[in-house]
Amino acid sequence: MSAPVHDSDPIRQVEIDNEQRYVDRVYTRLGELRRTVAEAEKAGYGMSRVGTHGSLVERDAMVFHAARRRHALDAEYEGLVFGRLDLAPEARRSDEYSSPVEPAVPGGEARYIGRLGLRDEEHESLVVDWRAPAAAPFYRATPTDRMGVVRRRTLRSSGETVLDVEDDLLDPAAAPQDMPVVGDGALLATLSRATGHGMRDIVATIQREQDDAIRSPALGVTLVRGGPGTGKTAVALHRAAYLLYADRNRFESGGVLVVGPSEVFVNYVSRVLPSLGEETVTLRSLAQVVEDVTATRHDPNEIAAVKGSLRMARVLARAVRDAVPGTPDRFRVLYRGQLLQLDRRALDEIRRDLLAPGPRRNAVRAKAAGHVLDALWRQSLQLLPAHRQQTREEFASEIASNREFIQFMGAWWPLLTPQTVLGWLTDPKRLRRSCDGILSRVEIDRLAGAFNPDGYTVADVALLDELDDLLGKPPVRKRARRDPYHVADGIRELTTYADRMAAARAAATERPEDYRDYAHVVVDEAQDVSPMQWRMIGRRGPHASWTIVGDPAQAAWTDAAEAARAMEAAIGTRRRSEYTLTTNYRNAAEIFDLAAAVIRRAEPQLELPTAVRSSGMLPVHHTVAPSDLRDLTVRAASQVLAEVAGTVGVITPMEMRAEVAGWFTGAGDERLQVVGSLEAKGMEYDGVIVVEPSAIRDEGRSGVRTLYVALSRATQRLTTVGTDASWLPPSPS
Ligand SMILES: Nc1ncnc2c1ncn2[C@@H]1O[C@H](COP(=O)(O)OP(=O)(O)OP(=O)(O)O)[C@@H](O)[C@H]1O
Repeated sequence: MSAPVHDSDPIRQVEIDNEQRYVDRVYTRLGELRRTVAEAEKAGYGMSRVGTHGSLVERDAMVFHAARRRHALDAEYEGLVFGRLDLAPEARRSDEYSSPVEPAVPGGEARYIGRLGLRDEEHESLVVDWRAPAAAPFYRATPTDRMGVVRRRTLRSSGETVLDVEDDLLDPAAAPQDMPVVGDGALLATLSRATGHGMRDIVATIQREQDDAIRSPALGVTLVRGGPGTGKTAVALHRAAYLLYADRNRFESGGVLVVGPSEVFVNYVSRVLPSLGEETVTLRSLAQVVEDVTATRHDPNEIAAVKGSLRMARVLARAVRDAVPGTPDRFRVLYRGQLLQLDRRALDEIRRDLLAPGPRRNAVRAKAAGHVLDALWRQSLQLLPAHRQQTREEFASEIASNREFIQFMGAWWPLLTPQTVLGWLTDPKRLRRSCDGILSRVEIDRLAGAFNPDGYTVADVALLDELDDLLGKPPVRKRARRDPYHVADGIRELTTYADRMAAARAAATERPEDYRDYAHVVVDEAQDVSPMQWRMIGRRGPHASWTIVGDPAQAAWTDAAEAARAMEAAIGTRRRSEYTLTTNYRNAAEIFDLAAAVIRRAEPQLELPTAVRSSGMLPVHHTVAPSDLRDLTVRAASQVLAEVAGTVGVITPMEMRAEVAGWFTGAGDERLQVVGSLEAKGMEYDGVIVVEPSAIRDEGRSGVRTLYVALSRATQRLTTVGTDASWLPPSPS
């Protein structure tokens, strides 16, 4: 945590002290409100003793609202108040958001902005929630479109202590002579701070083009594009928080799902929403979208390309129609002295007929039994004399309870899991049967041996989800709904506040297992979502509104047209709003210049963002003999660790990740992380060492884009270590 600013600048110190007094007042009020809400919660529980149905419903509502409010007040609000606007007199329309302090502009208004809205006992506005329309000028005002803002002030705090203030003077003509203006603006001050293990929220310094996307209409589809470091992920997460504020009923009860590229990434961003007071968002990596499936491995690029292709949907639909391996190839039963039997051809025909309209195999199990009974009954009519024949119903009820029939049905038409059917594709003959005419011979050969039921890959997850859909669900028994305030059998009353709060929150966000109807779906790094993954994500939001953020120039997916078709199918024809972010806030210009030169050489037509700050430190390159690669990488990493205060990433070709991680075993610096090239998507480090850049460039057809991603992860220092320099663009002479 940075130290407070010392009073070498007396005006600044006076301003910090003034703001501290205001912030103290806000925290005192927060304490009072916490106590009031806790009282309300207690009173709500008291009502349960009355015991009528009506009072219990009222109690539930009261406890729920009180617990939620208390949760909002209890969240660890690092920097609860982070902004102040001083507005000109003409901008003042009502006192609704005016803070009870002396305005810096006579006749104008001071308005404080923070992570949640608070009013004092007189109902005057102490803090305006950053998401409220009244806070918008804090993000949207510029010197050319001032929105009445004379001075915008950003407060930097640690806990309840104000450390520093940074001002932007937007309207010098309207500022009184004696109005203090300190600092050079908050954005640059923020960007030069060290990177921690988790991503920071940007709530105090959201820029106007980002704010446009964050506050885009809640319904329909919001598409956000932008190059590396333009804040797409930050925008996606702040938008999730904004939507929950704008229409909490809809988005909290329906749920908001945020999908990111990898587990490393999900861990990296997982602190942002809680820091904004939002804990109800479901955050998943592409490998975690399907309940109960864990995938840790990545397929090699050429296999992932086949597994991710839309054609796999047809392959799997065919696989699901195939016979169960080892299934009985005939069925015989003795009925009234007559042998009835169905041979393989008859059984295959029944299976094909049943699955012809669509292979909902598990859903039509009962129907399959009915078809077998039909066929047997028709046979009985042909073989038995008229006086021994029965009606279809009589026949069916007799045979259906026959043990052999039950056993046969269990083997011939078992309940199938997606895992079982994917496992069938380990059999080369079956694989060929399912793929013939859909995939090329080369592609089929690639898939042979590429399915391993003992360990799924990230690409397999979407295939399992596809199979789940194709298999359909057998009818389920309904479970009785739990009383949300009931924690243990026989105990009606909850015991502790912690229980009550947890139960109330769970009640608001309770989702059935494998929930598939989110009200909003946010997809980050959308350029890397394969067509099959789009189908998987699309199933989670059939009625959802969407926010999709990505950068085509960073795409690892080679068939962009196919991925675009799959995305269109997932989001449907909902109304779209499109935004482009143009400023790179992450990389020092010296670092981004190199990344940009690498991608421009391959794709000169791309529009790239502009990096806003320069560090004066050029990237360093080492080209070494293979035998020196290890030593030099380790040395480069320790040098960069010594130079930066924050995290350091070592980015390797996917194939070398385990080996390179081994080089650092026992190195014991928690700031260092080794990631494969594909796992580096979306990540950020203060210092980066890219190992074997040429090998990353050669990782499949989109390798140069993956290298562009790797080279654009560092905020301050970039070092490359490789055994050849062919990737390095010629330096401009
Ligand atoms: N308005 C802002 N104020 C302060 N920091 C910002 C702002 N916008 C972005 N940043 C910072 O810039 C960095 C990059 O942001 P982010 O990761 O969201 O970019 P991105 O567009 O998703 O990048 P990429 O496509 O390369 O993964 C982060 O550290 C983020 O906190």
